[in-house]
Amino acid sequence: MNPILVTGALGQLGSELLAQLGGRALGITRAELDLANLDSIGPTLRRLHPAMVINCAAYTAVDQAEADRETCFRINQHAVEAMANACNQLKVPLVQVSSDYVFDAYRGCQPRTETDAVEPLGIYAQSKLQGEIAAAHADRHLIVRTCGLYGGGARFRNFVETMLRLSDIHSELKVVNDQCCTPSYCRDVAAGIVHLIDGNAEGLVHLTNSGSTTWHEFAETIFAIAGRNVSVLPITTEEFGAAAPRPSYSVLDCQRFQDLTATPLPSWKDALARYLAERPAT
Ligand SMILES: NC(=O)C1=CN([C@@H]2O[C@H](COP(=O)(O)OP(=O)(O)OC[C@H]3O[C@@H](n4cnc5c(N)ncnc54)[C@H](OP(=O)(O)O)[C@@H]3O)[C@@H](O)[C@H]2O)C=CC1
Ligand SMILES: Cc1cn([C@H]2C[C@H](O)[C@@H](COP(=O)(O)OP(=O)(O)O[C@H]3O[C@@H](C)C(=O)[C@@H](O)[C@H]3O)O2)c(=O)[nH]c1=O
Repeated sequence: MNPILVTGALGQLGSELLAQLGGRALGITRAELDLANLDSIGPTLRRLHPAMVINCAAYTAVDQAEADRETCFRINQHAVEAMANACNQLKVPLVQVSSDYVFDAYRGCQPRTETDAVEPLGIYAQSKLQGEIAAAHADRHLIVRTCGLYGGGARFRNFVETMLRLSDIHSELKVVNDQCCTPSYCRDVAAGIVHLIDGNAEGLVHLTNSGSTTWHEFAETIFAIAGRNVSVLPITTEEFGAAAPRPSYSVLDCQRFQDLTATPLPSWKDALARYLAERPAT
């Protein structure tokens, strides 16, 4: 049986998926296939001839992307186009991981479904939407939108690890209270993706932990569970002043995932508590 090829093998989600897929999968790193080198993608995939490609590689530096549009689109759109072409030649499915950031500054509070209109605000977000469109050119494709990933310990850059690191040196932090979403544990999201591919799911699927929160409440919950005495001051997105715009409400409706797998993901609080209990220190 040919292996499932997982790109972004050293990333947060890719490394977790590889751990869960075990001997069924083969990971590929940037050193083995630099996606910026678009001409190398087809030949590499044809040589490896996987049974499926799961693309967990991406340009994920949301603020940096605002000043580095070309690289961001090369990795998040054009490399996916090359993967979709190669998958069609090999007649194998492509699984593309996408983001809640394809949604806009919608002011309501109704979780976003797969059929809701998208309007990505920043460069990273726009590139991820183009990546979805590129992946949809694969004859067999699964596009999984998720949100606010964390996992894997201090070696990864994510909101939970940033908060823990900052709390080592500050007793007071300022965190935005006007962006609502569902930060999600890579371990749960990877398990969800395995469930979906094992059920031959196709099309677009939203997949996050359940419930919703703001980054401010999420930060307070991190410190409460971790037993750290940190004061978290609520601020606005405007006050924080990040380079990239972000959606004010990007909670994903995961009903389709539940219908496909009959297994909803645990709540964001349960997931966070498990992560903080089991995270490697390094
Ligand atoms: N992080 C998040 O909060 C969210 C992420 N997503 C999406 O989920 C997916 C996985 O994200 P996550 O695991 O968090 O991301 P990470 O940033 O942890 O991992 C991304 C991986 O992509 C690899 N990569 C970047 N550029 C290249 C390149 N030129 N050639 C080959 N590989 C490259 C990186 O390689 P290297 O290790 O060498 O840097 C890294 O292993 C992505 O599609 C992302 O857009 C969706 C929603 C939320
Ligand atoms: C570190 C920090 C961040 N923030 C804000 C900035 C931002 O609006 C929000 C989240 O911060 P981050 O920079 O960790 O999040 P960001 O990199 O925007 O996270 C995203 O990653 C990409 C790849 C995705 O696809 C998204 O789903 C998403 O969750 O918190 C504060 O308010 N205070 C702080 O001290």
